[in-house]
Amino acid sequence: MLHPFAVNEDGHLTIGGLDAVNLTKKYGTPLFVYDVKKIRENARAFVDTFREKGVQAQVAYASKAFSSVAMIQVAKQENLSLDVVSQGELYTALEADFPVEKIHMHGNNKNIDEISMAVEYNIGCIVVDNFYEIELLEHVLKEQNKEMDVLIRVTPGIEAHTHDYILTGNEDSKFGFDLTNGQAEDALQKLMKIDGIHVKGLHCHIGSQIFETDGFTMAIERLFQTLKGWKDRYDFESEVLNVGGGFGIRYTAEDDPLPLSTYVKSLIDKISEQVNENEMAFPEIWIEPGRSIVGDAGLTLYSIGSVKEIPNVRKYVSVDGGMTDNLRPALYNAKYDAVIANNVNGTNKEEISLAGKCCESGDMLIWDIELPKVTQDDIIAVFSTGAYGYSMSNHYNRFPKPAVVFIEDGQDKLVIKRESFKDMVQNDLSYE
Ligand SMILES: Cc1ncc(COP(=O)(O)O)c(C=O)c1O
Ligand SMILES: N[C@@H](CCCC[NH3+])C(=O)O
Repeated sequence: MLHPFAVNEDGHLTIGGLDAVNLTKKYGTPLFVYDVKKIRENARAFVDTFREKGVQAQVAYASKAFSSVAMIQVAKQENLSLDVVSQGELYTALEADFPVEKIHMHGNNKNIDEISMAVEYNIGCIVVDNFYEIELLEHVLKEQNKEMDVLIRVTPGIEAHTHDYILTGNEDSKFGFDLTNGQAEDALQKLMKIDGIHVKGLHCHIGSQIFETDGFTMAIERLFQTLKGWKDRYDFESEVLNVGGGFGIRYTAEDDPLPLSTYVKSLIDKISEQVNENEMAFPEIWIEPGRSIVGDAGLTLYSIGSVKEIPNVRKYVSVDGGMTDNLRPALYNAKYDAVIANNVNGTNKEEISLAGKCCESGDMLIWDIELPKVTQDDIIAVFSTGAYGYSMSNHYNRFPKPAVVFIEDGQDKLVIKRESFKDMVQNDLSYE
């Protein structure tokens, strides 16, 4: 199969050896299911490659891809570091007892509360994004009488080949300091003057779902051009170079991702080359993969409900979820692949379009997919929903959020409970 899952003798999809249909009987639908072994394999592909190459590195799991206590615990077990972008993500990490010194905080609009919390809990590093944040950080450090390691987030002006909406590394970006117009250098000058701030290095993130290494290597060259100037002018050397995340995964047969180790090797090769050319010390390399750690380890199981056939036009097959648990098709026109979990290898195929149940015509999960003829009792599995599925889920039409189950060593474990209606109205106050 295209995806890292198998089929049993009943023709049912299995995840980590467990029958998907049985899981839906036990936990209901929609249901997110993760193969934890696959999460660990993905994490290790990064960590082991750095180790084999003898390069000092931090692989920071970008928890925005899927943040939950259980997931952060897996990241901790795999010796990953952690990227958080909010108090909520930081709080989740603290609940999971994640080592604070390995937490890095991001965000283009960190407020005083977020910065105060990061400083109070002594997290490992703040990735500084703008001038306003520098003022806030200086104030908080003084107030709490603390010190903080920072990276300067820069926009290297490199366009990664990916969907426009998820480009974050180009010059016209809400993120980071621009390299070409001198703002990054101004930030360095300001930060170096502040007591208690240690500038550890530079950060850039060129985009998401990237299938080539060229974007990364071009960005690294650009960073070194800057660093060369900074070395000459300020005697500044980057102890750390954080090149972000964005490593692509397979959603459909059209995607042909590189092995994760290939990205790491090319980063190391390019940084080695630049270090030698510019006569600099080899920096510690940090990366921030999110999607490539959890994306293909997770899938969503849905029950099929209504089927609407419009002769000579299309057959809409609706499921009991949609843009509330997977916003990506509506937001990015993202493509997914699916099977009928109780009849994976069925041969009587037809073309259908998979619709969500929200009150939006745009709430379509997959357009025009060939599947064995569906019936109302079928369970659909949509693959590669492990990243930015649950984490971008929402309450539109007041649909409760699905449950999340982890599978490992032949055992299933509920790690996020299905939301109840009561959960959803818990913050509503009466106006009577
Ligand atoms: C700064 C930063 N780091 C890491 C990531 C994780 O990206 P991905 O999930 O594509 O690896 C993102 C999201 O694009 C990001 O903005
Ligand atoms: N949420 C996006 C990626 C953005 C990542 C954060 N900078 C996605 O689903 O692909």
